[in-house]
Amino acid sequence: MHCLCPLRNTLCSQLPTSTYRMLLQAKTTPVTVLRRDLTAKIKNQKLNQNIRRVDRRNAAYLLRHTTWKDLVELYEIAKPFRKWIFLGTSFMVVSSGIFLIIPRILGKLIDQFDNNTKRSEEEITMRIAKFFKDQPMALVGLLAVGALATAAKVYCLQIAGVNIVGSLRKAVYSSIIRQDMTFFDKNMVGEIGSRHAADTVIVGYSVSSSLRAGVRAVLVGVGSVGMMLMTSLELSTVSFLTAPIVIGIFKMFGRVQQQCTWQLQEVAADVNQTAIERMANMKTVRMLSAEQQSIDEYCKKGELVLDISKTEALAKGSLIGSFQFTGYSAFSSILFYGSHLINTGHITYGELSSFCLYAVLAAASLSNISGFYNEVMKGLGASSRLLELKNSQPVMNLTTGIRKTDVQEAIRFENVSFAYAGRKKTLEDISFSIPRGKITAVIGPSGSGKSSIASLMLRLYDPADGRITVDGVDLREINATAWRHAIGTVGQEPVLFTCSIRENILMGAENPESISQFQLEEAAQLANALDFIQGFENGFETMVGEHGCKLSGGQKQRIAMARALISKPKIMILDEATSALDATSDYLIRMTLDSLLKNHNLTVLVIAHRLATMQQADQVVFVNRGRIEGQGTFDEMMKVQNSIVEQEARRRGIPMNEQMSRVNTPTAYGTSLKF
Ligand SMILES: Nc1ncnc2c1ncn2[C@@H]1O[C@H](COP(=O)(O)OP(=O)(O)OP(=O)(O)O)[C@@H](O)[C@H]1O
Repeated sequence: MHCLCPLRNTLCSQLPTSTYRMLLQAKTTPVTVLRRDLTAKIKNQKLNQNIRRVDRRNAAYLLRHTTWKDLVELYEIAKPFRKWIFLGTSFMVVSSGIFLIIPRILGKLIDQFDNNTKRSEEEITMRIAKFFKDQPMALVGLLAVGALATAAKVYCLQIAGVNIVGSLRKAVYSSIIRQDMTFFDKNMVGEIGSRHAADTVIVGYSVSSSLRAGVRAVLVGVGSVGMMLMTSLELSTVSFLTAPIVIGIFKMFGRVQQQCTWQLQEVAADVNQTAIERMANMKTVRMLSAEQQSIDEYCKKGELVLDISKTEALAKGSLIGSFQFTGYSAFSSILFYGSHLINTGHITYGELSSFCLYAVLAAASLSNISGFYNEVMKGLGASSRLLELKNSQPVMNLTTGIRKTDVQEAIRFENVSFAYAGRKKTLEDISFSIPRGKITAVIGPSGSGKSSIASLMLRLYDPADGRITVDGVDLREINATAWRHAIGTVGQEPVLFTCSIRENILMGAENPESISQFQLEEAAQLANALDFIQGFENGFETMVGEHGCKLSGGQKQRIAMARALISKPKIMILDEATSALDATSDYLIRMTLDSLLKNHNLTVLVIAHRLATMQQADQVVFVNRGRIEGQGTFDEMMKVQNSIVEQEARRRGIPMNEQMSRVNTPTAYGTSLKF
């Protein structure tokens, strides 16, 4: 206990007054109190309240501890690069061996120059020392070989590390991209992205640098301890007396530091998510004048990072300080006791010098091992999360099933019910058909479930009850990838990717390489986009900016339409696809669709808000609160007294006859029905 007093005083001076008082009054050991205090600090309420965590009940992407299975899996990922690992380890053995033998030889060299020392010429190291005494350049050569082996080791292990992390990153990204939509509903995309990026960097660092330094530290540590024992048993005993203290200190502060690291990873991911989201939606932030609010939110979370970092820094500082204190105490004892052993003739000057060098090597290795342990723990934690993502199996298999790329009769919703994860039912027992070669318009108030019907038809989700069939075949048995390729889709808010117009349009093609310039221009022409694309200086190579921010809403929608048409789909889903277009462009696209319908037997599901769209449709399905409340032709729907269509038209004071006569002219397409 006495030996801990200086340590206690040093540490107490760095702690908050309350903790200091606790330590002074404590009946328990200061070590226990300090650990309890630090652990409580990082678990405090503020932290838990402020981190926007992944919803643990629903999330598929959880923080968990590493298992043996993870280690085996990491080994499997590393296996293809075992050649590099083997080479690197071999170079490491060579370099560590050389640098381990050097202190012994140097010690013996000292004894070679000391005329008072009795020399045993039989000993191999003495003979080597004699050789180096005669050939000093050979010693330089040996050191150069050691340095070359170190360089080769770093190179090989670095290459292995980069490859392993690259494979892991690819596997995880492929898995994320293949997840069901439910996965993305449950998890925050920004957080997954940030974790994916941060975790791979941590694993990369662990695998390349930490593992290399750690293995070397273990090799050198074990080697130096062995050499210390060989050099002097008495001095070794004195040195090893400090071992329990070092282990105790490491256990105490190391654990706190590790907990802080975990917490920091969580908070940092959350801070990143907030920053990325705000920066990606800068226009909205400006419009809402939410700059200060965004900065405040960011700073509040940043403070949390600071809080935890302070605790981590305290633990780290205490760890290093304590190591330094014990290290210097042990070293002084070695020198004192060593001098005594020289005086009594038990060891030589050379042996004391070698022993001191080995003790320094052993201490440095111990310190590296502790760092290595922390880094590897961090890396394992990060890799377990990545492996969880990698192994997360989507319920929906994208590539198996019957290949269906067209409809012969009809797509049928048969008593379909559906709910998003954690929500009440969005659709309840709906049944209707979408006949081949016809336009089916789905109408209804906002939030009634229209887009959800489109999502189910695309098989982004599967129904909870009932089924959707294509010519009698359950959609669950159909190859999802082929089916989606057969459908041209233009969503409510067309999403463009940060690349050129050409790349955006080709994104819709099954085999982009096979698409000619003529086909590209044809699709753009059909979508009424060719003129404005050719008007740009770089034509199809024009970069659209992040999420298409360099284009107008209507231009984005027309490119999205060209993307939907590039594969000449037999089925189309238009979710208010023309809402951002002016009346003329809207009219032209409708005419295009009309001609496509006539010439190619297109089967269309359109989510309609405009009277013109409904009038163009062969049948109109009215959805309200997730149920179908009416279906028929447009005329039939208009005839139904008090139907939503009729009510709305009346509310706007639009005379029925006039409206019906105008709907097929460009000007009429500006008229929209908002529910
Ligand atoms: N990914 C989702 N996760 C959870 N709930 C969702 C999700 N998408 C939609 N919802 C909910 O499902 C309901 C139906 O939404 P949907 O988008 O199908 O309505 P909509 O009729 O297309 O509305 P609008 O006309 O406003 O686009 C809404 O209550 C909505 O909040």
